[in-house]
Amino acid sequence: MILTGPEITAAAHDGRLRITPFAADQVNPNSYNVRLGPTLITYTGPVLDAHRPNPTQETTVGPDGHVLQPGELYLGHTLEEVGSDTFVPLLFGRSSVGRLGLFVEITAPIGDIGFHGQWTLMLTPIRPLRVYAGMKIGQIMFFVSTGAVDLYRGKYQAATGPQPSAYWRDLARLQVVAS
Ligand SMILES: O=c1ccn([C@H]2C[C@H](O)[C@@H](COP(=O)(O)OP(=O)(O)OP(=O)(O)O)O2)c(=O)[nH]1
Repeated sequence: MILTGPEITAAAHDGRLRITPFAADQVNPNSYNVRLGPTLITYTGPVLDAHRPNPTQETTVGPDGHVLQPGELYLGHTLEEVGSDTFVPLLFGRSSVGRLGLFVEITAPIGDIGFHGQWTLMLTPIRPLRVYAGMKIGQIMFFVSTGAVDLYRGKYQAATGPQPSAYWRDLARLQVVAS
């Protein structure tokens, strides 16, 4: 079951959902629009290494926006902190943004019950596209869960701003378990 707009509003007010800041005009019939935050990061190395932290550089989106280039991966973030200890969140692009050829997530739309923080957006455009901080870029749906709940305690908990891949931390944990 998916939360309707009115139920999203009710849950944001009674604490089953945490959306900070919350604005009534971002509620859709069955999702909540999230806005693009001002910070973008890109990886600077010619080859990304899944087993190691990768160097990044940061850009701040100014009042005139920032042009995203095809072929580049930009990690952005939501202005809102969104999470729930009750519902399963899923992040998608907005249709109006997809119609401009922009992907806002790549292969990983699923949020965990218990994650709270700003969401990292994986931005890549089909064509050069000027984006603006504060634009309503994506939407999050909330699903009712069933079964016992084991709250998220993962690598990206309490994220503020875009988070580069911490896949390498999985290896460090495996090595500790193996030793
Ligand atoms: O596009 C997305 C998708 C998810 N998340 C957040 C919410 C989610 O709860 C958390 C972790 O996502 P996931 O479980 O897919 O990441 P992982 O690579 O498996 O890391 P972990 O081991 O921390 O679960 O990241 C984002 O910020 N952006």
